Amino acid sequence: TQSTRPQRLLAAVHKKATRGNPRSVVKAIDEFCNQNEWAMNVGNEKGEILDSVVSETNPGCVLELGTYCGYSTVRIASLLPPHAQLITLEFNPDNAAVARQVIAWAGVAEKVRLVEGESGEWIPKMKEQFGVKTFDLVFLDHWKNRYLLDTKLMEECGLLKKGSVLLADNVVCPGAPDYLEYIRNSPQYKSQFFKSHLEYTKAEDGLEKSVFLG
Ligand SMILES: Oc1cc(-c2ccc(F)cc2)cc2cncnc12
Ligand SMILES: [Mg+2]
Repeated sequence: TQSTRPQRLLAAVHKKATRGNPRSVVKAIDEFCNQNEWAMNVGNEKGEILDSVVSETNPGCVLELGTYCGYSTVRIASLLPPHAQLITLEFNPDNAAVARQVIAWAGVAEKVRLVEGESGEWIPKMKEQFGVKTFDLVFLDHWKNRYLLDTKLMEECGLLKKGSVLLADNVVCPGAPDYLEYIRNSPQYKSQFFKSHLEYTKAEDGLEKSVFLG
């Protein structure tokens, strides 16, 4: 049977990356996507912005919405302080299966909890199921029509505290206009746009960083 793109990406990780070395996993995926097949990982240009936000936030508890193959999961987890935890939600079981193996190969599995399912279903369960109080950092990288819904849901569930950081991918391409409209006009957030490019292309894109003011 024909392999899928995530499976081919995983094969490239097994072939080119060193087990236990997160940076080599990130490099192997970026090489695969630049030289072989485009895939919707955040990529290296936006990834460096992600890295800087993670490092300056120094989060103890992180939520990632949209795991895909685990590229940004590995980037984030590799920068977390000891005992910090990253919960990542993925609704596509085939993508989740690949991501689990990418995360394991990178050697960051003990920092990561991959949950298969819908963000709308799991966000209300975060406190009871995973003992989460609030998230220090949320990386939004799933379906763009869920960004606003899930942000409001996190507010309602008391999952954000003063200083919590939301970082949203693809706010230009494919775009999340309703999310940008809300977050940039809300007195409860201080937002900043980081202009960049769509992963592995010259197309315009960017990340929106928003700090919850409580
Ligand atoms: O980073 C991303 C990029 C694209 C995407 C696809 C096709 C295209 F033409 C342009 C952009 C889709 C995404 C879906 N979820 C999360 N991240 C994504
Ligand atoms: Mg994305």
